[in-house]
Amino acid sequence: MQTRHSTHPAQLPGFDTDGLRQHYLVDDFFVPGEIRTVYTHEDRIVLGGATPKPGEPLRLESASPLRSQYFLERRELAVVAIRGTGTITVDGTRHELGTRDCLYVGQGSQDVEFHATDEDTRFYLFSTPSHASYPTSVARYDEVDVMNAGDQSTANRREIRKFVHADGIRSSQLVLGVTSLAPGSVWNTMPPHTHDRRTECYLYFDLPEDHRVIHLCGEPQNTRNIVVRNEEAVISPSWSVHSGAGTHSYTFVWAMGGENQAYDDMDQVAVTELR
Ligand SMILES: O=C(O)C(=O)C[C@H](O)C(=O)CO
Ligand SMILES: [Zn+2]
Repeated sequence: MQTRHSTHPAQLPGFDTDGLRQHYLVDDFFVPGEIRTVYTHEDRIVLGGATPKPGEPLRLESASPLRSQYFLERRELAVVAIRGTGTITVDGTRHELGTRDCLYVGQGSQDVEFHATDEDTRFYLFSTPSHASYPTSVARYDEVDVMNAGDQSTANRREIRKFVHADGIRSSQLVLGVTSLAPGSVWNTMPPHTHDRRTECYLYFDLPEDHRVIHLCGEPQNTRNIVVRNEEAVISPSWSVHSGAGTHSYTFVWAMGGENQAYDDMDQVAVTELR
């Protein structure tokens, strides 16, 4: 488990390209046969990738930054199958996940194992501290409500699906969903926002290998950008905008941890205020 420390908003504009990437970009966490995780001190979120090979399940183990006997002793977890399909067993109960489905695993679950059905199955993991146990449950991509946003004329037509939130799968603090851009649309979250009470991470996927997303970060009046490839994530501290334009349409998992779970508790930023 890699550790990332928190940064002050005044530091971000001073980072060069490598500095921005070291602090905020999470790459290469999908490695066949491995579970790779990153612990960020921003709201103590753990994000990661589990890439089991068919017939060789992977078990989620605790790690020294957690100082716990098992991973979910004081945490909750959401898992999204971003490629392929598979099964996750939680304390012996099997949960089948189709592509883009989400499994929420409640605090106190001791034994979590990832099984791949396909050669290229990839599970994205997002975990926050939790001091209450909520039931483990699955949300199906095709069954949750769809929020339509944006317009083709501004190249930001997209579908927002909320999986773990106040009116969906209940959790202690974790909030998570998936947003999918319509063909020909490239902008997410524009106009952008911050939310002072939550850290958010975006994991971009379904982006062709020869395309990139230019992800905007930093305080609204002092932005920088990070060039992101398929299946890479960006950590956005509470003071940072998190928005991006792709050279192609794409899908992303957005996930948050922090003070509240109110999706609309956002500080909106007008396009004209950005610098
Ligand atoms: O495309 C969007 O707009 C989003 O998906 C926004 C995220 O849901 C978000 O940033 C929630 O805070
Ligand atoms: Zn947000």
